[in-house]
Amino acid sequence: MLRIGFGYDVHRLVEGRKLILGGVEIPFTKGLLGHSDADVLYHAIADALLGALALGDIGRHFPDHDERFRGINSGYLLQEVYRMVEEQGYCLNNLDAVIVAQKPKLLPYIPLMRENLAKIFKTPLNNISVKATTTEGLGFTGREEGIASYAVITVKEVLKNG
Ligand SMILES: Nc1ccn([C@@H]2O[C@H](COP(=O)(O)O)[C@@H](O)[C@H]2O)c(=O)n1
Ligand SMILES: C[C@@]1(CO)OP(=O)(O)OP(=O)(O)OC[C@H]1O
Repeated sequence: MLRIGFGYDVHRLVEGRKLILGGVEIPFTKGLLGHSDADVLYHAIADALLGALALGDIGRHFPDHDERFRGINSGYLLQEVYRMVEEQGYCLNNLDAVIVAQKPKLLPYIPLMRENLAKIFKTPLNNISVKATTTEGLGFTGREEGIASYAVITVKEVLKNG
């Protein structure tokens, strides 16, 4: 059986923080603020996975008042979420995500983000799509106050005996 999940997240852009998106550190004048490394793409994907199996959301599993998660690499959180998915007898079918950022230009970093995701989900690259868009200067993303990300995921039941 296929199930679908949707995730959305936003983090504020501030000076003095690293910009990490899809596990890739991207040179920029500002970075995303958060309790973790604030990888907004990984957070949207984690929420989409949790949503696909009605397992709650990222804040329920990794509360932002828990010191264990301060500054944590969100790749670790995503791996933990995927472990929960596998425990339910499911695996990733395909993933499509979009990062909403006025700047910086993300296109050069997208291949590496896709590779990172393909490794976490142990799946071929053609199951992983990551895109970027501006909002043409409109809204909080357009004003470069923050970066948002959306993700849609389908998961499929792992069939025993083929
Ligand atoms: N931060 C971004 C935003 C967009 N891109 C690439 O530019 C294309 C055009 O963006 P529009 O918002 O003007 O539609 C988009 O399709 C991406 O390929 C980017 O690299 N980084
Ligand atoms: C990832 C967690 C946990 O460190 O913190 P943040 O980096 O603040 O991210 P957010 O998407 O606001 O919520 C989930 C959190 O509980």
